[in-house]
Amino acid sequence: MTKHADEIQERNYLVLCLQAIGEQREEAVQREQSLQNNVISLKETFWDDVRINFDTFSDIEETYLTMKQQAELLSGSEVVQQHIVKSIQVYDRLQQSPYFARIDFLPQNQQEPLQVYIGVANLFDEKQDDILIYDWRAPIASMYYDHTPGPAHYETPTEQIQGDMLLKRQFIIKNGQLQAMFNTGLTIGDDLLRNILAQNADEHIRSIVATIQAEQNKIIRHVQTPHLIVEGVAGSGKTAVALQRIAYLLYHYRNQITADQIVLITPNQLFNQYVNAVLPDLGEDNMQQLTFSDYANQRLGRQFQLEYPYEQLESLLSEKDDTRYQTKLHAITFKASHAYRQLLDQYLGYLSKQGLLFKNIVFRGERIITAQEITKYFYSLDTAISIPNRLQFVKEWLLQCLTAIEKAERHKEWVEEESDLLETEEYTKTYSELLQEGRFAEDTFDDFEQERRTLAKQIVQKQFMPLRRSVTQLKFVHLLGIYRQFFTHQHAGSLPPQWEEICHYTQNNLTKRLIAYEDIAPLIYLQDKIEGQRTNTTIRHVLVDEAQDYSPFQLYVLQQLFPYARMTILGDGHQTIHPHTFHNPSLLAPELYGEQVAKMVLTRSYRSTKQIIHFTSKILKTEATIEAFNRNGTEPTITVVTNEDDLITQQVERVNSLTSQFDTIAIICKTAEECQRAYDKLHPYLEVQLVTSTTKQLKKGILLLPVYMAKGLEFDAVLLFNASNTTYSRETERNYFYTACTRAMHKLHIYAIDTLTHLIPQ
Ligand SMILES: Nc1ncnc2c1ncn2[C@@H]1O[C@H](COP(=O)(O)OP(=O)(O)OP(=O)(O)O)[C@@H](O)[C@H]1O
Repeated sequence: MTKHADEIQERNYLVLCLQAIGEQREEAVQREQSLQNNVISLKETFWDDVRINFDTFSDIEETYLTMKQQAELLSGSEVVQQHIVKSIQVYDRLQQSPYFARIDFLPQNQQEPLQVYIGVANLFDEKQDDILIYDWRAPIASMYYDHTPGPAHYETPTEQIQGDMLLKRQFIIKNGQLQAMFNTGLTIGDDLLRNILAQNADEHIRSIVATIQAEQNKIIRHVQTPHLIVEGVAGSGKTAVALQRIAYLLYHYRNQITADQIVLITPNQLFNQYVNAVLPDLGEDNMQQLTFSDYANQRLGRQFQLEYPYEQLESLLSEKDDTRYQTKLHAITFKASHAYRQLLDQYLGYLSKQGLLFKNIVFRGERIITAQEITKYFYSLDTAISIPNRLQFVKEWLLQCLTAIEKAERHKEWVEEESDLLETEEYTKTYSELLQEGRFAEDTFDDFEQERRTLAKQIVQKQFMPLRRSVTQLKFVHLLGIYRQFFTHQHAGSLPPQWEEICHYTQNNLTKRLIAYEDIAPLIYLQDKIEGQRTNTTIRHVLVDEAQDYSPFQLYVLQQLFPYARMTILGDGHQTIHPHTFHNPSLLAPELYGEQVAKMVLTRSYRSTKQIIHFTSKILKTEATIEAFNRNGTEPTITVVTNEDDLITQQVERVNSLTSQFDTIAIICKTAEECQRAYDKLHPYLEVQLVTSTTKQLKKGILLLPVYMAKGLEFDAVLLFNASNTTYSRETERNYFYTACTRAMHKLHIYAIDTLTHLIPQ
């Protein structure tokens, strides 16, 4: 067929699809309208069809049943209606761009090739009994990503289908118009990908559905093992792939899981906003997003002041004193280790027999049950029973004690005083309650006494309520005291040489009720072991992005929290910026997941130009296989100046020259402190947005941010504010520096005062 005839045929097919989409959309709109009317009328007539009769038991039963039927009818209609609304949104999306690719596939032993058009959703033509468009997640569509024309195959749930791919074609369709089409011999046409990657950065990461690469497709569709580790170099598409994978899982397990059963663990709120557009764009509901700090806050935030990861980083990165730096670093790394968890386990063994600390139970300033009494009761229980189970017995016992104390309390003077202070409203309420209970008979003579007793009971009950609630929530366990005691406890076995300093430093924090970031996971662990494991059993999949920045201890806490979840762990060992990962096994180590894990590696980087990738690869000391996608740009520049004024002048000039071409320019500093200083100097000349740890949304324009806030994100152009040898001097800062430089997509400009950091090889 000639090129022209081909194009005519494709235009006709597009018309056919658009027509079908239009018709099906119209039908859906009609159905939605009629359902909406139905729901409105059901709401209006809800009570008409319910016979309310409470005379006899069977009347009550019938009343309940008719109400239940009506409610079910109503909620059933609402569910269907929501479903149709979603399908209309899908049709809207398809009308814009129904498909992006076509493959012609001739299955073995068949005469006629199948024409498979691939888009973001399935489109079935009922009249022709034909599939007009295949969802990109359908098994057959996989060949588009995996094969070049020639022998090809795909997997169905039951078998492998072999055959020949006769054609592979890509389309650019915008607003329902065919703008370009080209046949491709490569896996996915490099030109198309190059064009996409050359575009300017967005506030959100985009869907990569039309250009998923074969190695990425394997990750997206991997369901063979419960757990999957993805180790990928900077810019290799880990985040993009994670989001496509979620969309795939929702399709593959569509009758088993919903979006709210999938959790993406992210580094911060800014990142949450960066990734939350892809799923809705693909017509799916968004997954849940959680940062480790969010979870820590839910668990411990009400009782303690928790350090945020960026606060820990700030304090370490700005530490000039080397001894203090080393102590902090040792404390952080040791507390993230397996050895530390073992030490806590030993301590828990000790606590099982002695040493558990409780709080006094105080009522109106008086100790009504002392900590010693609770301790005595706890250790009177059989030590064969686990600590959490024994605490349940203690809880029951305490509630009984409270009931007895509460009864005795009713006769105390304060109760009478309180009852004198009661408003008339309260009296009336009590009176009517007594009337309802039938306790005021006309011939009784102790009405006043009855009322007094009832009031006293109510007053005391109300005051005891918070106590009871606290006991039920096991607040009588002195968690902080128990953890603090750990640092004075005589531990058997080997301890790190710096243990004494670590104890001193930690106790200092704990006395101020400050839980350092490195203590959060251990404290949650300890709480679970003492009070009982808290779990979320509804979650089926957990994806951890930027996984290199979590400690094995944090992973353990997450695994315990989501016991029924399969895990996808995505990270890059060269971008570890959080100190608790130094000298600890990385989350990318398969040993942490038992035998049910697969590991895949991504070595090709798509974010940056070839020149930027070559430059940044040299920052890494170890030999890393980083393949650059073939996209050309200019060489990164290095500018060394003699003072800060020059630094500012040069950067203002540079930014001004970049703004005409690019949407997002990031000036990256080492710390928030440096950012603030830079902001003070720059903002008279540039309209710059200072991004801090509380920033929730990224705007286009000129941004000023510390490295740890930039992680996971990307910008058209990056300026390294001050890469001098005094700023980035420590070997432990190499990955941090590398992470900053790899945020650049098209341009990278590095500045330094006096001497350039030795982390850039000369
Ligand atoms: N197959 C693809 N098609 C189009 N764009 C892609 C593809 N793979 C990756 N990209 C783009 O490359 C850029 C980097 O992707 P992403 O942020 O997911 O990488 P990453 O591995 O998570 O990076 P980092 O670890 O450095 O944060 C993004 O703009 C993404 O859209």
